Amino acid sequence: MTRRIKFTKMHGAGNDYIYVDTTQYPIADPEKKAIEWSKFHTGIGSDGLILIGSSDKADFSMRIFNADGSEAMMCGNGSRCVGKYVYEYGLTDKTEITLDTLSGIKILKLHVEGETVTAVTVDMGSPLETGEVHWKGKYPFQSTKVSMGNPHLVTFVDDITQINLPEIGPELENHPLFPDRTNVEFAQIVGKDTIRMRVWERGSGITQACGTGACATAVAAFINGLAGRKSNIIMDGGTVIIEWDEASGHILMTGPATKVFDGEIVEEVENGELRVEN
Ligand SMILES: N[C@H](CCC[C@H](N)C(=O)O)C(=O)O
Repeated sequence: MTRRIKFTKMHGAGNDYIYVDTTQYPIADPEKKAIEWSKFHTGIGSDGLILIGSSDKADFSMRIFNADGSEAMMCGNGSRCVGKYVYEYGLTDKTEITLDTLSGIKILKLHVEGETVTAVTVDMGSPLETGEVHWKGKYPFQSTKVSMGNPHLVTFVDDITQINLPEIGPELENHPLFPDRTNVEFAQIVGKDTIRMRVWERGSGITQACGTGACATAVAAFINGLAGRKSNIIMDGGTVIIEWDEASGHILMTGPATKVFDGEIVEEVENGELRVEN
């Protein structure tokens, strides 16, 4: 017997996920599916899987699973794409929606042109700066730990092109200092309130962008006196604008959300073999 699951591939500044509306296509084993479907040669190919669902506390819910199957508390780029999805697929006509996540309820403001959501501003809530890490010679830099619901380690360097991210990324992601592992950002100040950032994501490796990582980078820059409360974070796949609102203490993230294609997974239930028909 086969089961058809419709999905939509979307990305926020190049950070791409597979989106499934679980009110129509429930997913019983998301950890396993995230691993299987995220693979580039035998699956769909993505940074992970995002499940859109209902909630009794908000307009919608979001769960995010990294490419290694681990579930994260929050996904900044993913939340913007969820906002785009629910509006453009007719699940809501509201341009301000609430999203229930493991990191609390987030408020999304959709920027609409005609029928298209071109960008989304997400109130990411308050960051939690969880201390400095002085690597004492092991590495020639110090880092700032920032939680956006999920953990981030932000390190400012003079020349980001000198950072061997494929080597140092997994080392820091899995360092014993971080019992839940961590996302790893390296950043360089390239202008007034303008920061170039690259990321090694917990559970996904190098991605084109990281929304919560951009928030963490902006927070760390402000705390370290390297930028103001509003900064542009330039990542491999695109730029997001981060503002740390003084009055509320909340972080506002504004950035793009892009649909790539709709697809359908035909899952052979008996032998679990995946056939993808786009
Ligand atoms: N890898 C992250 C989850 C995805 C976050 C990122 N893609 C974003 O846009 O915030 C973690 O395990 O905490």
